[in-house]
Amino acid sequence: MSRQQLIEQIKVKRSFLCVGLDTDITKIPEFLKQYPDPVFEFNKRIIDATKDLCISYKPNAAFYESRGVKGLQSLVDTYNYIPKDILSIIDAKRGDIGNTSDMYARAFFDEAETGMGFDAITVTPYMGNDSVTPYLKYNGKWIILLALTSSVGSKDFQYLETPDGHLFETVIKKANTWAGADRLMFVVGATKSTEFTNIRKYAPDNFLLVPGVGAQGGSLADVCQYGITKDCGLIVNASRSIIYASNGEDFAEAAREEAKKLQQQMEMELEKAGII
Ligand SMILES: O=c1ccn([C@@H]2O[C@H](COP(=O)(O)O)[C@@H](O)[C@H]2O)c(=O)[nH]1
Repeated sequence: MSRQQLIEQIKVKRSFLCVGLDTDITKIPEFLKQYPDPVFEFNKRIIDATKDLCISYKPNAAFYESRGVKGLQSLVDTYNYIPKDILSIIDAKRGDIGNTSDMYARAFFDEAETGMGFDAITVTPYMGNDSVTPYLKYNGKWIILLALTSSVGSKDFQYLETPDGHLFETVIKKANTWAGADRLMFVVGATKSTEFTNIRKYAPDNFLLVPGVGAQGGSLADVCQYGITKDCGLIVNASRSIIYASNGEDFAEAAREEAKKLQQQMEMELEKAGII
């Protein structure tokens, strides 16, 4: 999906919501266990209930890989069920030497080979250029590089001083010399909203994938106040607060309600910023 198509989707849906498909088989409603693949059945119903409210889905690879072959099948089926006009992000946080990165890129981007052709992948930056750029060989695919994460532990390394600012600032500045804002996004946690003004100095045009609203307590209003751009420039993720809004037979309706609340706030922010 191109940058222009993404911006169009945001305007049409009046939303920049990404629903995180962090589907834990121990947390899904009991009645789904009668289905051949309860995880896929759960995701299918979540997607059906929210697809008009969001512009992206983000399965986190850990939740699928932790179930071995069965989990990979659930991931492939989920990828195939995500509507093609919705940005599909695999949250895999990969990073390794070039020839290994080639294989990670193939795993998630080469649909003919693996059955998965996600639009975007999250990547860790700390092995540098040769570990990040292999993903760019796939035309039209996005790299989403971890910059300033929502985690408490972000302070351990990401705030270290470098000659060029904090380490996360150096990551953003350097990575922006490797690819343009049409291929490169950054992860910035909603729990770090006060940093958004600063980050926008180095990433004025990049889309930011923002996890941390909902279960982690980040503020959507603050993220928008400091991070929104003329093209929106934000994809805000919520996983647990949406998909586990109810543990009963009404889980999909409850997920829709939660997604709708976020979409309505996003619509207000898009109007306030003059984007719609
Ligand atoms: O800095 C980061 C980077 C990634 N994540 C991921 O986003 C979701 C958040 O889930 P919630 O349930 O909405 O808290 C999850 O997949 C994380 O692995 C993050 O939280 N922070």
